[in-house]
Amino acid sequence: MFRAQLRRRPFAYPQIAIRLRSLSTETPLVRLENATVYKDSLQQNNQSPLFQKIDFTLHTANEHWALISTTDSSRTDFLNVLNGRYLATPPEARSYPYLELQNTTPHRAISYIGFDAERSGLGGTAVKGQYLSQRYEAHREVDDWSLLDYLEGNTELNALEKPENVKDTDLLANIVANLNLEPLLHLPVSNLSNGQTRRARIAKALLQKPELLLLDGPFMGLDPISKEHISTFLKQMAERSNPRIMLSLRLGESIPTWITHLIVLDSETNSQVCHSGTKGRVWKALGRPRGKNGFQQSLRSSITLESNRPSRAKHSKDEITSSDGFTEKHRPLTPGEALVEMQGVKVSYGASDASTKKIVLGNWSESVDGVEKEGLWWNLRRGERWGVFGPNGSGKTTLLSLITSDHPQTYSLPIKLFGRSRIPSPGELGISIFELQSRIGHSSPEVHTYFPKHLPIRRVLESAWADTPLSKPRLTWQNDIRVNAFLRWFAPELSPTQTSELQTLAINKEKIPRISPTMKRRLERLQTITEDLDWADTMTFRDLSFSSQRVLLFLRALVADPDLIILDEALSGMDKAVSEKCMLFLAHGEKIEHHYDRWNSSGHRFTDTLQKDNEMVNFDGIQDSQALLTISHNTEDIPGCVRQWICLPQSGDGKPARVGELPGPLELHPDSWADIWDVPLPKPVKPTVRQLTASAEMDAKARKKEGRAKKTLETKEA
Ligand SMILES: Nc1ncnc2c1ncn2[C@@H]1O[C@H](COP(=O)(O)OP(=O)(O)OP(=O)(O)O)[C@@H](O)[C@H]1O
Repeated sequence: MFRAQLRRRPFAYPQIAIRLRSLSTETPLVRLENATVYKDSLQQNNQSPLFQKIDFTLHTANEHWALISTTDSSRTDFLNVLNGRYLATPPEARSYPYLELQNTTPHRAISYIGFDAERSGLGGTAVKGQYLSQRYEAHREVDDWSLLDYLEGNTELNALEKPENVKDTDLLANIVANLNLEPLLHLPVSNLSNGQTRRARIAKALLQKPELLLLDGPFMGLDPISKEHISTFLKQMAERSNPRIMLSLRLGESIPTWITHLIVLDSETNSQVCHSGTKGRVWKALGRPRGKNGFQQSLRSSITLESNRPSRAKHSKDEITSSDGFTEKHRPLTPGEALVEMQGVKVSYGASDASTKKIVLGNWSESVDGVEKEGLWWNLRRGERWGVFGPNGSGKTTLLSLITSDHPQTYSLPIKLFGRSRIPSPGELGISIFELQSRIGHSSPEVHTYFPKHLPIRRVLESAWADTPLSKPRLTWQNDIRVNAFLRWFAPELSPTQTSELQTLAINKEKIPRISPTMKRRLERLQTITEDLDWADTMTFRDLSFSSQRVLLFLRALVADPDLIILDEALSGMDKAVSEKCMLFLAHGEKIEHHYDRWNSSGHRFTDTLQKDNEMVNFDGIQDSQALLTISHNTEDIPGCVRQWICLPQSGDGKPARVGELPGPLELHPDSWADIWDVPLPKPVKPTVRQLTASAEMDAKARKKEGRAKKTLETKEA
């Protein structure tokens, strides 16, 4: 027996050698073969799967992937499937051959970074139970770690529990320098701005030295310059396969030029892969988009880096309008009285100690009526629509927190809100926080993070008439009608279990020439369910998806007709079609219906007859008497009515804030984006048609070669 084994050895060794050689170059890192994925075993029994019959292979070398889909949740779910989460069936459908060879697990070798509110803060180190204004308090909590502590892993109260992973000081220095985190290392993590927090989370993940880094929407909320900088850094990492990178992008976001491979989820179901392979192959597969297929057009233009603005703008009665229905002719309103007056505002921290004093807003002098004055001088009037811009960390959120009075320095700085100061002066009462709350509607990532999650959906909207989210709202009959109108209009987004089914059926109804009686009954039943608003009392804020939570907070900012609406990155994290619907609602309320056949260029239609006939319109958009402030790093999220802008300088560079006016909706004037930033924004190098075709051909050859290699291996193994 032993001899027989020996005799067999010479044949056995070469076989293993061949196998090892092919494993080292061609072994997939992640392989999904005909995989159907459920959230958990409970869902497997009761509901439809997250993904159906997915085939996808992520190799170890020279592949830099981007995942594209129309909904944020499907992208997050797909990355989580690669990360080893959820239930894949059959069990062998998901495998990690390369990791098995390395004797490691997906849990250790794959890092996922998502940026939604549940996961925001730095890896669970954000202090729980904080309230919004606490971010700006001067004192430090014992457990409020510095950024350096966070990166080095010194966040355990028990020093012996310090993780082993951060020993590589060279790597730490390299990452800190490349992500421009050096000036922030000694700041408490709770003081970091949104963009800074995002960079810190990327740094932390890179320090774990994963084999694969999954970045879910990494450029969301980053200013255009940081975006370019971080993209270049990720490119360098990806090219060294240290780590390999897969990122998820919104449809329409331009795909970084260094991305070599794309995986695209089907735009209607979002549960199947419709394209996968090299950029060239996907581009070729898309072919010439026929008719008005906006999905294909949008995808093609993101690959070739052409602006898809003209295709988003709509033509109505021979006039080009922005996607929220504003024409070139739409003129700014005549401004009314000042709602916010800033007369030389300077926000600083560490004022008692000159060596640590840091001025984060207003560290400049500017000419006011011909006289040079210190700090920020800026007024916001009734009827005005402003965009607030500036690099990450330039003080945009700080500026807004002075207006909402979440910042303690609102009391001491020369600021007037609605004509009054926060503290009383001789002969004048100060404005109370409760009056401010009732006159300002505010949605921002910070409000999202700190909002009480247990409130039912209806209560979230009603809280717009309360002193605080948890106190009793002052409700009237009209308020009730308004809340119902908002809930009904946004039922498809806020009551997803009922209405995603409704949407699917509605989409299919148009495709199926004769709708079956059963389907018709189901459709009718679902429509009545949407009419009935009981779900808004039973479902809570927590039950909603991230995108729907954002919708609800956006509506809360509008529902009580406040004098001032503040939308700080309010639409980021919403699915594209949903954010378009919100923009349309802000502009026209219930006068214009948004259509989910959004890939058709007639994406919305005017229903003014509805208003005239039966007075069903309860909300007809932002009023002339209201003012609007928006902050976004994404041009698509700037409402078409915004005409004025202020761009804050990078803190510490001494230049004053710049202000300007837009000639029309920003969407119709893309060049104004560079004016706002006052820098020639980097123009990405477009891949030429020849390059894309060559890459598609190379991909075809590579796939043929791969197929041949696989066959040889199988024959040898057999
Ligand atoms: N308590 C504090 N002490 C020192 N610095 C602070 C404190 N709180 C905030 N900062 C700093 O103030 C600056 C402005 O932050 P802010 O959040 O206003 O920026 P932002 O323009 O909104 O950025 P982003 O676009 O990333 O959201 C940041 O550099 C931040 O680190």
